[in-house]
Amino acid sequence: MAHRLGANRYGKAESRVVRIVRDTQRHELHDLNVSTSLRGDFEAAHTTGDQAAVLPTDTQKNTAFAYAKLHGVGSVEDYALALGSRLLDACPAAEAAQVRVEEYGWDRIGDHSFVRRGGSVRTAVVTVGREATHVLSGICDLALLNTTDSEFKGFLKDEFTTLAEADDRVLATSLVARWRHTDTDGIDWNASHEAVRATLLETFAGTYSRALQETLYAMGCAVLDAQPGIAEIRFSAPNLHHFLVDFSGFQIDGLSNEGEVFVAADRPYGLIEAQVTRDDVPPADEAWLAVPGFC
Ligand SMILES: O=c1[nH]c(=O)c2[nH]c(=O)[nH]c2[nH]1
Repeated sequence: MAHRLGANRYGKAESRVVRIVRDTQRHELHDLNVSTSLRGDFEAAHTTGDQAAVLPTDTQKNTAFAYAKLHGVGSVEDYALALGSRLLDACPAAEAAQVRVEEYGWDRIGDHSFVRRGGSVRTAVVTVGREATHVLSGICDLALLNTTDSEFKGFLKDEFTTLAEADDRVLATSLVARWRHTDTDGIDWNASHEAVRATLLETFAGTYSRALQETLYAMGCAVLDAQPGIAEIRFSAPNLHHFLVDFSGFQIDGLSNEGEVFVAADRPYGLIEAQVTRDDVPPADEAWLAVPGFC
């Protein structure tokens, strides 16, 4: 039976390109999901195995990261136009290069601190018992990112440790937090929740971090300090790693990466969980029975 190759295209999907502009104290952040695809005469790659015309998907991905630096991301349209033109130039067999970009919006909460736009969800778990009633208020999917003022060093090392000490890294998390109220009467729940959220953001932005553990503890202490009616707060915080992209192998003079272009890894992630409690309030394990996981 005769066969022939029909429609085809190929590229690299979903490169998580994070571009930080740090020319001044007030950093800018662009958080992109970039997919590239080439179509054209790639018949031989399929039918004879000859890859001479194929610009590797790995190169397409590298170009996406390099263009975040070389061209910048003033707008995703401009960036995609520049990247698409480059890919078409670099691959003579291509008839067209398609670049798809999704940009995740972040709102500024400080010079180098951001909260993901529109993402977070407010939660409540109420347990009405015969002896006592408990209210856990909370928030989840609260994505926060600091472009600087975060280090991680001085950690325990063994034969399997390869992690380099970091003096200046991106710190990002998608926070789950729940906090328990001591009382349930006469509370303005909306105002209380808004105030906790504001304290969490302000403390994340304002704390120099030597580890996500230290940042969480600072956030917990700040909430308990600000609201005497809160007995304890628990956090579950993925450490969403951002790896500096290594431009040193590219044959382009002077292309440096001074903390400007990162790949955002979705997994694996560190998972940092902690509880901060007020000394003088008894625990209430029954309040947490319905809550799966750490919080
Ligand atoms: O803030 C951090 N805490 C850790 O425990 C840890 N472990 C790691 O590899 N990176 C980090 N970062």
